[in-house]
Amino acid sequence: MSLEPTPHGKVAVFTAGSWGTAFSMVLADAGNEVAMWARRDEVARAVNEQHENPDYQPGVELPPSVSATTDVEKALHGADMVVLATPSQSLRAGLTEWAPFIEKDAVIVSLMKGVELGTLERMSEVIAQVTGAGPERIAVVSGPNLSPEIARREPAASVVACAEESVAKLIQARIHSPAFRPYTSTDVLGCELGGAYKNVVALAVGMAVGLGFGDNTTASVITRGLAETARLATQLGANPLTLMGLAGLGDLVATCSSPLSRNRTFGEKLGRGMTTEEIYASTRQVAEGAKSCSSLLALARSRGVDAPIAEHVEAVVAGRMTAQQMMDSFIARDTKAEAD
Ligand SMILES: NC(=O)C1=CN([C@@H]2O[C@H](COP(=O)(O)OP(=O)(O)OC[C@H]3O[C@@H](n4cnc5c(N)ncnc54)[C@H](O)[C@@H]3O)[C@@H](O)[C@H]2O)C=CC1
Ligand SMILES: O=C(CO)COP(=O)(O)O
Repeated sequence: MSLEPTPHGKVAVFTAGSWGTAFSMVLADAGNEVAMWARRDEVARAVNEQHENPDYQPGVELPPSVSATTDVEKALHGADMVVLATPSQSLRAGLTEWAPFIEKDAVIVSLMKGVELGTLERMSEVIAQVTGAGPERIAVVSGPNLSPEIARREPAASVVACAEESVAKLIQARIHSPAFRPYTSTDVLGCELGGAYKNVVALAVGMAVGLGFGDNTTASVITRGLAETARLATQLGANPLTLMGLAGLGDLVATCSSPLSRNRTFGEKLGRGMTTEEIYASTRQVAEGAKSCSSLLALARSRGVDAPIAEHVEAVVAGRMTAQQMMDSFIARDTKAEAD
């Protein structure tokens, strides 16, 4: 089986969380038949019987071509595209169970924005290892795509990146819906780094907001966050222009500006004095930056890249520093040229 150029094929989506559900709507609106895999039977039943996922996109009516199942084999049977949207730290374990049922030659698309703890691997690298798929079968979709807005079909753009440009174009055709405009790229690494790093920057911005600071502070953190992201990503081989695009600056602005962002909200709660444990207890949804700050910091250190935002965010999340101490420390750092 190889990827159909027309949007009439079947797409399997793992799993039925906030983004998996909203992206299933994009896929359905673009003409695909979508099978979401859900961990819990009540979620699958609600999707099939009420056309709603009340846990993750409450009040949103799902198109009839979106169904859900808890049966891995059934979800994957006949799917020429497999979309992965789990928390990054859970991907390896989940995919190990799903991989044997993925159709030969199916294209695997990551929607995830994190870096694995311990291995420091990006999601496309984990996918390659677990499934044995080559780079021509692995793609990433990343951009300013807050799922509640996508689920309301508000217009948005994104990037679909694959090392093999012709495959990126096929996926682009399969996910281009009336409200969702994908651009292609071959810079998988740049898109993944942009997506993961913006979550860490959003935590820092959220902390500034939680402390009561205004737009000068947040704009300063966002801009220095972009510089930090670009420094590491280009050191690892990304195209610097990717970081200025939708998967870099675009997503950074959306996430850092929006109260809908789980990462910014997590940071805001830290800024207001809640502990990491209290915040985890207050939400069921993932804030990837709270974990990826550690892996991105380790990645930066392994490459000798200066990463003060990741370093400070990691310290606040780990409880070794307060948000106020982080802001004080940012200002007090040794002064330098902006371009350094
Ligand atoms: N929600 C959003 O607006 C966007 C999210 N993303 C990224 O998509 C990825 C998924 O995020 P969301 O859907 O928002 O998260 P979520 O927290 O809303 O949903 C996570 C989903 O993964 C499942 N899950 C949790 N632990 C699991 C495990 N151990 N094994 C298998 N499945 C598990 C949950 O049941 C749920 O269906 C993240 O990397 C996030 O950064 C990217 C763009 C937009
Ligand atoms: O990646 C996102 C928007 O593009 C979603 O951000 P949060 O995970 O912070 O909600």
